[in-house]
Amino acid sequence: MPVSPADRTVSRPGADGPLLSVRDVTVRFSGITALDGVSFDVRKGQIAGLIGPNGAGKTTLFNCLSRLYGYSQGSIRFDGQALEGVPRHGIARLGIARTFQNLALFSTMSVLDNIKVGRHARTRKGFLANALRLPGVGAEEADSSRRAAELVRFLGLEAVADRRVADLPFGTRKRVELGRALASEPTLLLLDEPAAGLNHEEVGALGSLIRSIRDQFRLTVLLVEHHMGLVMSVSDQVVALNFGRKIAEGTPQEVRNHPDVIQAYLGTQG
Ligand SMILES: Nc1ncnc2c1ncn2[C@@H]1O[C@H](COP(=O)(O)OP(=O)(O)OP(=O)(O)O)[C@@H](O)[C@H]1O
Repeated sequence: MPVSPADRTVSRPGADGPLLSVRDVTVRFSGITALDGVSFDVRKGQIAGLIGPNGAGKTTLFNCLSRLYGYSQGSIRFDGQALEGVPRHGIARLGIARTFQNLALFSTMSVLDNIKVGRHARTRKGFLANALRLPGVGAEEADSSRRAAELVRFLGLEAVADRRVADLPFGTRKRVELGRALASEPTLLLLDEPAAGLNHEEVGALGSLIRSIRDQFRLTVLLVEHHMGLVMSVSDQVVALNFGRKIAEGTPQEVRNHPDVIQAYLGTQG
């Protein structure tokens, strides 16, 4: 059975503009400028890759997008709305979901229950109403279970749906985390090093999975990735950072051949 994509409202304030617009964002930590006037756009439906050597500022940018970090300068607009006014807990409901480098799962819970946790951003009744079984909870719970089961099938996790996450291999856990993020029905999916810790075969499958997620769920993807083969093959657009500054932006081909990008990566070797 196909996964039902989230209902997408056609007419929104930012309908004709980029989905994500990062403008002149600067983040400083006592003495370190982690991001220095970074600007770029991501259009709806694109897969955008964010690359750069260690310490370039990629995770800091992701943390700004998830409102984990504030910024001393600049602005970020998501679908036409300024993120600065959105509290951290409002990000998922707005339509932004992310995965983490070190996985953010409940290891003693089952695969299915972890994915259902991601539904909370889309349920109206909330955790307390669910716990107390208040009226209306049953229908919402049934819908959450159905959608979680669809995601389990989409991600090929049927055989382990009832297993504890802690007992599963790392690559499988990463797919569970993807399911948790997708369960909140995002319009923007932030993937933080999705290839890290995966074997060669798993990385190959991941590229096709990211594309099919974009197509099936009609969403936009921004991924931070060190695995150049993956990021260059899957991305429509690549942004390169170094020492907190944007040094290149364009198609994978353009960025791969940019002298500042070549220099940034050569400078990190040996
Ligand atoms: N919470 C923090 N406190 C102080 N400095 C920080 C903090 N977070 C990041 N930094 C610094 O900001 C700079 C950018 O770090 P960031 O983690 O964003 O880089 P990155 O591109 O994600 O690197 P990596 O690829 O190694 O994950 C680094 O110099 C880092 O040490």
